[in-house]
Amino acid sequence: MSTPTTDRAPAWPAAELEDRLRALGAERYHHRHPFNRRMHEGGLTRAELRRWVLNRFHYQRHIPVKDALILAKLGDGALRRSWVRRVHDHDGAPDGDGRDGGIERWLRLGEAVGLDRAVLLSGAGVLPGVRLAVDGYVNFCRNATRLEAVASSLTELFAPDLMATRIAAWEHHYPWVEPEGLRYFQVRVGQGRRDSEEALALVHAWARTRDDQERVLAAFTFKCEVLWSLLDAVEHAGEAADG
Ligand SMILES: O=C(O)c1cc(C(=O)O)c2c(n1)C(=O)C(=O)c1cc(C(=O)O)[nH]c1-2
Repeated sequence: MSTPTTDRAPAWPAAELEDRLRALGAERYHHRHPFNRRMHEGGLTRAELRRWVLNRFHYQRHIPVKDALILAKLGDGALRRSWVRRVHDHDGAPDGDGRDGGIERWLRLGEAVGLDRAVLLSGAGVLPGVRLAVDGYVNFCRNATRLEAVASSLTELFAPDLMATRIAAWEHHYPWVEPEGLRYFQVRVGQGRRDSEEALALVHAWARTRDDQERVLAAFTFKCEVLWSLLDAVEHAGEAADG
């Protein structure tokens, strides 16, 4: 007796998977979170903006950690050579001292809003909900398949537009932030476009069945929830959290 195939839905065409990702993002990406909306409208206090920068640093410093975990899942030298670029983008070029990396630019963003880099580096003031959200993302990338781990980075399809909105909003509403602080976002717009295109091409190449494609959407949804939870924690912390 042959195995029935009719109970398995056929894979969507690549364009449909992409449409579904974009529809999910339009609904669930953190550009719609009330904290981000308030940020863009100019409604954040200085203390709230600082709280966001400090807590997002916890996310930033774990990005190269989760990318190293993904790297270990890639069985192919060419893929690893390409993916390792993400670690360097954040930690700096391997032959340098880190000053050209995104982590350093985020530390300068901290200084631009009045936060000492030693405070950011110490981890003091990171909210419990932010720790859990970031742990959730790192552990997801540790335990998931390479397809799911790479798919979870696809929120970056939406990050460049959000960062462009953020840059304009900060220049307009928060002129007290030293302009040098915006450098992280200015550099990241191009990196995010390149990284999300690369990840999308890998996802299309690896997601051959409908099951795979459903896992891609689930991984993407999970990552939207990580980003959403992080902002929930920042939004609801209250001024007592600001030290
Ligand atoms: O400021 C943002 O809204 C935002 C969002 C995201 C994202 O969508 O995951 C990332 C970043 N920034 C970012 O700076 C960054 O380096 C980054 C790496 C990744 C990832 O999942 O690999 N996402 C993001």
